[in-house]
Amino acid sequence: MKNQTHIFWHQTTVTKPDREKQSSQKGAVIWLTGLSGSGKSTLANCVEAALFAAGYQTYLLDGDNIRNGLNRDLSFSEEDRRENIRRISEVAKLFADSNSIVLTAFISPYRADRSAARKKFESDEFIEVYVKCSLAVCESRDPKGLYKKARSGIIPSFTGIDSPYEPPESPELIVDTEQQDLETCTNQVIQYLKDKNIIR
Ligand SMILES: Nc1ncnc2c1ncn2[C@@H]1O[C@H](COP(=O)(O)OS(=O)(=O)O)[C@@H](OP(=O)(O)O)[C@H]1O
Ligand SMILES: Nc1ncnc2c1ncn2[C@@H]1O[C@H](COP(=O)(O)OP(=O)(O)O)[C@@H](O)[C@H]1O
Repeated sequence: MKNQTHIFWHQTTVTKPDREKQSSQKGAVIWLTGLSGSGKSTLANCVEAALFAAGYQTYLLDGDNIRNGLNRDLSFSEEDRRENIRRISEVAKLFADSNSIVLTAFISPYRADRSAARKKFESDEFIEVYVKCSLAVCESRDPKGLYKKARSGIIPSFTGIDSPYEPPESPELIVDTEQQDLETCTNQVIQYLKDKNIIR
C-alpha cells in the first residue's frame, strides 16, 4: 500500500450537480450481484439497451471483461475478489460522477465488500440489485460450462460450489430470474429508476 500522506483532493470546477442540471438523468450505479449464471450480464445488457434506446447515457462494467483488462492480475481468492470489487467500485464512482448510469455485473459474493462499495456513493446513488436464482437452476443453465468444470475439480474456489456467496440482506431490489422472464426483470429495474427519479 502506497503512503498517501501528501495527496490532496482537488475539487473540480464542474461538479456532478452541475452535470445533473443539464440532463434528464442522475448518475448512479446499478450494482447487480448474484451467482454465476443467475443472469447478471443478460439483465445488465437488456437494461442498458432499454436505457440507451430511450436516450440515457449509460455504461456497463462486466465481470469477464474487466477481468480481461484492468483486473487481469487478480485471482478468485477472497483477497483478490475484495480488490476486484474495490477497483470496480472506484471506476463505477468515476462514471457515476460523470453523470452516467453505470451497471455493474459482478458476482461480488461478500457482503462486506458490497457494503464498502456502497459507502463510496450517496445513499440514493447505489442501487443494489440481488439477481436471485438458486444454485440448482444456475447450474442447470451453466451458460459457459463452468459449473461442470468446477464440479469435476478443474476450476477451484468456484462461487456456490467451494467458495461462498452471501446474499444481500436489504438490497434496493430483488429480481428473481428463476420465476420471472427477462422482460419482467428489466421492467422492474427501469420502473425503480423512474420511481426514484434517477431517470426523468
Ligand atoms: N472460481 C470462480 N468463481 C466464480 N466465477 C469464476 C471463477 N473462475 C472464473 N469465473 C468467471 O469469472 C466471472 C466472475 O468474475 P467476477 O469478477 O464477477 O467475480 S467476483 O465478483 O470477484 O467474485 C464469472 O462470470 P459470471 O458467470 O458472469 O458470473 C465466471 O465466468
Ligand atoms: N429472467 C432472466 N434474466 C436473465 N437471464 C435469464 C433469465 N431467465 C433465463 N436467463 C438465462 O440465464 C442465463 C444467465 O447467464 P448470464 O447472464 O451470463 O449470467 P451471469 O452474468 O450472472 O453469469 C442466460 O442464458 C439467460 O438467457
